[in-house]
Amino acid sequence: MGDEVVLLDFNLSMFCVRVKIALAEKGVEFENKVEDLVNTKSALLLQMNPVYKKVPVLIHNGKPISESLIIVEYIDEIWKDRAPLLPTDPYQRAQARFWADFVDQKVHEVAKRIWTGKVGEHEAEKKELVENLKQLEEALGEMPYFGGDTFGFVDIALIPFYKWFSSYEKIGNFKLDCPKLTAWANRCLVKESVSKFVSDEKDVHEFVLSHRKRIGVD
Ligand SMILES: N[C@@H](CCC(=O)N[C@@H](CS)C(=O)NCC(=O)O)C(=O)O
Repeated sequence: MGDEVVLLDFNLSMFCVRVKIALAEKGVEFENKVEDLVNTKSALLLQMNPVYKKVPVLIHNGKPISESLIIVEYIDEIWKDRAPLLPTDPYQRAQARFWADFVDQKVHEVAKRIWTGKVGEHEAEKKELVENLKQLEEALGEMPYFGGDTFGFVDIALIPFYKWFSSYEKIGNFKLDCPKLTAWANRCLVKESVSKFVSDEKDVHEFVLSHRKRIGVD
């Protein structure tokens, strides 16, 4: 019997995009159930992720897995015969997990304070975000991908956020000057698994503006 793979999804969620890219890299077909996060969460989401009540949730043969990076690791372990995402060497694996966590703590968390914050505030966060992207450029070094010669775990963790960079710039009224990351992103975007699922910058910005109205900062 084949695997039953269901994704509780929200199109503009960078965390959901990670999971879709990982599944595409592995060539795994899945059923997409799109959640209406703005209005009401489905009973299925509340049942499958009762702790955080967030997407993405991967439901594999009826069993739920939550948290995007944990899901991507799970996908890598289950479909381990193709397109490896994490390195096999324990030290390299630890490094990959370190940088993926850095993306969550030091890119997502810092950027979110900017794009959900009042215009003109968060000067410290803007400086920090620029610094943090520089750190990522240093980690990338001269490699084509964070995974080295092949696209992997850290690439999957970061690439969905790239499509949000221009919104961070517009809301924060500052510039993210990161030529190495731009070149890296362009390499990633050539891949069908990536281009098929990353969000459109215009849609992201529309969402950002409507979210800001909803939470009352604009
Ligand atoms: N750390 C989580 C973050 C997931 C997350 O924040 N999901 C958002 C969509 S981008 C969500 O479901 N939000 C609904 C809510 O917060 O109630 C992951 O990596 O999966």
